[in-house]
Amino acid sequence: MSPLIIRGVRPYGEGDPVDVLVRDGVIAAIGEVAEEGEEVDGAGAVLLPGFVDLHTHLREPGREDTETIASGSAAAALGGYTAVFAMANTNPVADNAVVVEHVARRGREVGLVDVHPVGAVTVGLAGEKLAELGTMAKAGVRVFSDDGHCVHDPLLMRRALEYSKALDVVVAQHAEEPRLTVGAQAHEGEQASRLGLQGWPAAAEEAIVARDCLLAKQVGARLHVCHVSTSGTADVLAWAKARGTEVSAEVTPHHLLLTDERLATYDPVNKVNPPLRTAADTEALRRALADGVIDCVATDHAPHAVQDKDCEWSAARPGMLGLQTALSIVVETMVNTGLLDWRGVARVMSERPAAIAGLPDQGRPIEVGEPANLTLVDPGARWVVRGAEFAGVAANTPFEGMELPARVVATVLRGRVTASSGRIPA
Ligand SMILES: NC(=O)N[C@@H](CC(=O)O)C(=O)O
Ligand SMILES: [Zn+2]
Ligand SMILES: [Zn+2]
Repeated sequence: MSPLIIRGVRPYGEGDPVDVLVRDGVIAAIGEVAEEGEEVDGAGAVLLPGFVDLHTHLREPGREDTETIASGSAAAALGGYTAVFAMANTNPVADNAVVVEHVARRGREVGLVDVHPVGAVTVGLAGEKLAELGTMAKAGVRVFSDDGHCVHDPLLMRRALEYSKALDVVVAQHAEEPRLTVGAQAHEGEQASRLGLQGWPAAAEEAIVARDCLLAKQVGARLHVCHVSTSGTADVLAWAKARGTEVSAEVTPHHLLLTDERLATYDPVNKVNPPLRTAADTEALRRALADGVIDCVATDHAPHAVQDKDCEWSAARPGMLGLQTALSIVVETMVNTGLLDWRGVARVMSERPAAIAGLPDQGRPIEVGEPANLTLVDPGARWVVRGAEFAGVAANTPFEGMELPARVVATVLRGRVTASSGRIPA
């Protein structure tokens, strides 16, 4: 592999532009580089460690009509990601070594982003019997989740945490007490009442997060909370962390920006689980992310077919695209509001998620000798979201038509350019 020279970038948005020399996938020099090789024109871009998404739905196997590992990997690279965790709610479910090994192999073949399969906690995501966590862990699985469903049986959750501790992996919980969300269609509050939509109460999330924090503390295991959506959950997390619970949490870009005010049009593009909440919640989530109560941003990228979104509200599937808009939404809600600087963006988009999943070669400092997993961001760019222009078949972005700040100009995976100027290099 010939060396790669990234010209004129500002690591973490600090100082004067420098060149970065990458040799054999590793950062070999930072400063003025005379060497020749493949060149990337940084044009003063902010240089960050490659983003890591702990929560992506790639839909393969089973729903390749909505996303494949190839199309999802392209979306990830274009969004600045160098590693993604592919959720287990595929068909067949990733609840055994055969399926997780298939997902990992396809990810390697595509080669645009490190695809880490998430293993299911329970067989078939049915919440009745633990899946073979040990065999999947041996196959390389580091994160287990029944995402889409909550592991609601407290005894089963306790057992999963006990196994995860022994295996040194992490359980990621979709926190939703199912008895409280039967038939739920929208955040339980004024807006849902006005629109005649059945409510999804904040307590259905908060009760499970509180319970799981208690269980994790008791067992001495690590717990990760998926897509935190309420201010009450942030309070529970702050309390649990203060008493020494090993709990981490993620928030999605859409829960940082959007509220249930958007539901007035009944457009199912705004339907997601957990539901869009109130402005007070988005405010609290932003503050919790800035303070480290919420550790990181995860997209919950959830592609859906047109027929599953272009229908009446109650029949539509929940979920939104996220990979190609995440950075811009984080800049809009966290950087442009003064809540995070670029070091903070590196922390919530790369360093913390890599640490939570235990990835040794991602989320690393931009220093000589470190793996060249990098993202270049143009902080001054503005662009208009067009779902039809995204990689992949699905176009269910709630940000359609919005003008957003900042753009990923290039992504580098172990010294190889995986995205450049909005394109996947041939
Ligand atoms: N977030 C969603 O609304 N949907 C996800 C499942 C999930 O993350 O719970 C999906 O798989 O479509
Ligand atoms: Zn979920
Ligand atoms: Zn999800």
